[in-house]
Amino acid sequence: MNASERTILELNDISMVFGGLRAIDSASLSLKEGSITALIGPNGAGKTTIFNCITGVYKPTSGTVSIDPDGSGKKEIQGLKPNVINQKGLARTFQNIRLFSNMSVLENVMLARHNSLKAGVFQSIFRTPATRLEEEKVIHDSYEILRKMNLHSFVNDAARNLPYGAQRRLEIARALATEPFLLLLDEPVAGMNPQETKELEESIHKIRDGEGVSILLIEHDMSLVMNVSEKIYVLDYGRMIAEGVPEEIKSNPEVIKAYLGE
Ligand SMILES: Nc1ncnc2c1ncn2[C@@H]1O[C@H](COP(=O)(O)OP(=O)(O)OP(=O)(O)O)[C@@H](O)[C@H]1O
Repeated sequence: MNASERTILELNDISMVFGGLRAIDSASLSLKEGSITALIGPNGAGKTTIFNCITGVYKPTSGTVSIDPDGSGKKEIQGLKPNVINQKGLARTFQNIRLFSNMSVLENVMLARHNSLKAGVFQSIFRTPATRLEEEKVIHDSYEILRKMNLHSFVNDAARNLPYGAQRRLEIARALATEPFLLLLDEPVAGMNPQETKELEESIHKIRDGEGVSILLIEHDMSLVMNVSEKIYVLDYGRMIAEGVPEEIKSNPEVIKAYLGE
């Protein structure tokens, strides 16, 4: 599936100030439906802060974050709580692995999936037939997600016993369990060996092509960025210094200077 022309996420002149530090300085960005986009830049450029502004960890000091998942019109989401933003269809992973390490792989995905459960407290306590049906569906859906992420052979293993690359894929599986229209991946291949990186590259394509989920990723591994991205944004000292297709970014003098001057 190729990217459509419809914009699903728009950052308009976002700034984020921490005390005296302007971590993000009037940055703008827009994502098309069905696209794979990368956000790159030297260490400390402000990439994770942008993710935090999109996903509700921070409320930007100024500027707007808007979404339009279904074409019904733009809605501003800046300042909403992370769980509310997740319910609106934005899911993310973090730089450091965040799993329930003593729980099984299946339980990790089921817990994330339960976020979208309709049953209330009453039904859960008294286990009505509707609750039981819903639980069966959660198990079924969780298996499906694990199969798609090539994790089905690990379902009953404790998350902590998985190889590193599989743990990172499990984090993505947990994010997918919330049925996002947009998945934000913060350095998904950091610390991976070449084989694990290759597998993750395949997963990224599968998620977009098979599930129709758009992807925004932060990544320092330039070969992955150039292989998967249709569009790249470059951040330096909180400012968006370039945007374009991989070929344009590779030969952009400002981008080369930002990296070499690091
Ligand atoms: N909560 C905070 N309080 C103060 N300063 C912060 C906070 N969060 C981030 N910063 C600062 O904002 C700047 C941007 O940090 P950020 O983590 O967004 O960069 P990054 O591009 O993701 O870096 P890296 O590639 O190293 O992960 C840095 O100078 C950082 O120290």
